[in-house]
Amino acid sequence: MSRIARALTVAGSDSGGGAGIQADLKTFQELNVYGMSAITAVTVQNTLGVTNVYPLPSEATSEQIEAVGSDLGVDALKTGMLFSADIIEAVADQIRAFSWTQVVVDPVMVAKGGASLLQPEAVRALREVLLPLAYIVTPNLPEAEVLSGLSIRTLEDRREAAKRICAYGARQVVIKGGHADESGDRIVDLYYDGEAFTELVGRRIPTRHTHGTGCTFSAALTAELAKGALALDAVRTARAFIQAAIEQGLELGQGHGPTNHFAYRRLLGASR
Ligand SMILES: Nc1ncnc2c1ncn2[C@@H]1O[C@H](COP(=O)(O)OP(=O)(O)O)[C@@H](O)[C@H]1O
Ligand SMILES: Cc1ncc(COP(=O)(O)OP(=O)(O)O)c(N)n1
Repeated sequence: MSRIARALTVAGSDSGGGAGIQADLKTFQELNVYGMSAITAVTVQNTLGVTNVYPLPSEATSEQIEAVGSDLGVDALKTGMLFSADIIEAVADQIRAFSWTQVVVDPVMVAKGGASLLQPEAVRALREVLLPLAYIVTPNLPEAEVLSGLSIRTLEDRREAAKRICAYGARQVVIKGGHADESGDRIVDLYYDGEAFTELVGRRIPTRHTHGTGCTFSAALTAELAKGALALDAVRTARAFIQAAIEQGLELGQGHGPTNHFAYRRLLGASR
């Protein structure tokens, strides 16, 4: 029997289960990948927002990574909410120590409700310490603006931002389009591999239940890389996974509800 693919998420806990560690592990499981976690912070959170953040000491995150890396093994890993420069440095040290290359960096900064999930002074560490270790980085539009230092209005601005982000050392970038022109009926995620651009165009679903879309997208991408997919194929599967998860929403909670992590598997089952 061939060994199951293994993925690690280094991220914060979302008590509401729609984003963070919980979304990542659900997504890994749905894509037949063995999931592991190193928690960076505990958030008190539901669909109405984040009411408190309890960061762990950076040693706690570092030791969790060491524990799983030295025993179970990791085929691909993703980072989500890292909160502080200390935690970013500790995560980067472990990535280098294990010589991991399949690294997806989701540069989580602010939750949809507006709560800050990254200290402002940690942006420099994210850009200068973690981006050079990233195989793929997956900013949303506001995060791409912070990382690139550009104000992004047009598709051409996105292309320039992608180039600047890759110039920090990330091998590839996907600038997600969820925050653009929310009245429109299409969404463009822009993929750049350091040489060429690919636009992934999808149908925008009119819903408020989009909590954790970025976490779920980057977790699906990580799971596919863990299984050996090529980068652009992994991005396409991640797009299909999040599209299904939003389309078949669960209608939970009073605010921005979670997506449906079961939906993609059911869709595949139905098409067989
Ligand atoms: N309303 C929507 N309909 C379809 N896809 C969406 C919608 N909102 C976000 N997405 C997709 O979800 C993923 C995450 O996008 P985005 O919301 O921009 O990230 P984040 O959650 O990090 O802010 C992207 O692939 C994007 O295209
Ligand atoms: C613990 C935790 N991590 C990350 C996020 C942000 O998740 P994201 O996928 O960007 O979705 P929104 O929260 O922006 O809807 C989070 N909220 N909590």
